[in-house]
Amino acid sequence: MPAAVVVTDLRKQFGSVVALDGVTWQAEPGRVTAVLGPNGAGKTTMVECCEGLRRPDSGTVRVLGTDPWHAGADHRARVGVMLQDGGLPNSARPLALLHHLAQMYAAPRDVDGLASQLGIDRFAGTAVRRLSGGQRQRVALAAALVGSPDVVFLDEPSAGLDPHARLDVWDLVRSVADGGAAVVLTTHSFEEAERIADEIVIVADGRVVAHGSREEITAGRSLENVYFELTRRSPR
Ligand SMILES: Nc1ncnc2c1ncn2[C@@H]1O[C@H](COP(=O)(O)OP(=O)(O)OP(=O)(O)O)[C@@H](O)[C@H]1O
Repeated sequence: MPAAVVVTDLRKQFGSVVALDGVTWQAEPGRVTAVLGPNGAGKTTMVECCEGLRRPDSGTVRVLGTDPWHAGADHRARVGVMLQDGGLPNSARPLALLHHLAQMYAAPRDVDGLASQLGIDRFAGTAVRRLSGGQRQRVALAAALVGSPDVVFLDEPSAGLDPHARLDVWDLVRSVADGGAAVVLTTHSFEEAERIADEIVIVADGRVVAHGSREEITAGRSLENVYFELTRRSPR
């Protein structure tokens, strides 16, 4: 099966800061790919290039065979995106918002089922501006998934969630991948990566320092140990 996301020799500089220094990796359908790396490593920049939100200086990105920077509405409908700040309209009410979004897709998920799976039914009618951070995050995740996308990009989907909500999110993410979608998520949680990732990409200083299946990367060791070894900072 062809890769759903193919990133080849991607480079991006902000002034004198080299955010991406020749990054290459792929994500496959039916697999959860976790991208890990220290703050400032380039994860968000890399994923934003995949989402078509940022234009790389050089290199190529293909998502479902398309360059996301030039992609049209048909392509965007097949790609689910959950941003760190949520990007939700403040006055919207969660359940109505999800039903509204669902109407825009050819084959949306069952909105009520999705809402109940993420516990959104418990604050379905509360305006987004009054929701807690974790509640907003659940709505943002549901919004990314409601269109039954073929590729999903999730920026730290379970950060700041309570333990029950984290399990709900992990179950849902797993089921989305088991349904055939390629799921790419950024995370700082080794527990999250060890529980749900099939593939691991470790980024440090704008470069990929490890990429492979979880088993290949860890080879019987803990992901945490492998990560620290590969991303150890040089003494200042
Ligand atoms: N719009 C921007 N303008 C200038 N510099 C930027 C911009 N966006 C990112 N950078 C820089 O690029 C580098 C990579 O940032 P990026 O946000 O991709 O890292 P990250 O791995 O996602 O970090 P975190 O784990 O903190 O979210 C950092 O040095 C950051 O300061």
